[in-house]
Amino acid sequence: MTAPSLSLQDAVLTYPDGDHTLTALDRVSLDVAPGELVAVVGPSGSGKSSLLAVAATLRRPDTGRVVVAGRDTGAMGAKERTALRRERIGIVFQQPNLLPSLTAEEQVLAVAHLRGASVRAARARAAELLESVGLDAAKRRRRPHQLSGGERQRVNIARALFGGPAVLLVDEPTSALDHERGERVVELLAEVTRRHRTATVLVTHDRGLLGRADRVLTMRDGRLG
Ligand SMILES: Nc1ncnc2c1ncn2[C@@H]1O[C@H](COP(=O)(O)OP(=O)(O)OP(=O)(O)O)[C@@H](O)[C@H]1O
Repeated sequence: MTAPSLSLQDAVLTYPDGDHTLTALDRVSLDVAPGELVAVVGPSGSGKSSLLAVAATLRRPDTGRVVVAGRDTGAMGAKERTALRRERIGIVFQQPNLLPSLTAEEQVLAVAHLRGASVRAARARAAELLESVGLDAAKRRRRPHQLSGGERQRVNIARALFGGPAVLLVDEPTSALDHERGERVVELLAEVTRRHRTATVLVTHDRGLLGRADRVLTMRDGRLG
């Protein structure tokens, strides 16, 4: 079997809760292979966002291991973790969080700039990625308010793919979209996962969108099954 690009092993995450602690992740284990799309569903408060935060190395688990692209993140310092996140992990949040004054192409180029890529190479790559998520040359020159919700989410996905991430983490990408647009975004995520060989974890409330996932897991009270 191919080595997983993302591996959570017995991850436990707790939050302080008055006199008690609240267990948001209760010994969660999950392996995701390159090119695999795993959907995670579950009721509100069951721990889905906590799972993504730990997988994204934004939160350290209390105990357990998080291995990204073969590298154990437990022993890493903050700087090393940030570099790993930037280089190997793409994150797509619920709301696209685009900068209002920038065109679609510039949103992707802004990420390129942060990574120190050459302008010419970055332009070509941005155009190619935006094309691959279905935005033609005219749309690439538009600002967020001139794009539909689905198109904005496509820009968001292209931006997350810029660095060639091994792991793609997606939180409720369809919450602001109607069912049909939501379906198309999930279809796109499935395509992107195959084409870019990302290990993709998609959190969603919408069970109707799960047909494209390779596996569907349910989170309940911090447990994944
Ligand atoms: N920063 C925090 N401090 C304390 N408790 C928290 C914190 N973040 C989340 N929690 C609690 O941890 C549990 C899991 O929350 P989480 O956000 O992971 O659930 P979720 O499944 O993503 O929910 P939703 O579908 O509503 O977004 C919940 O009981 C929540 O109240």
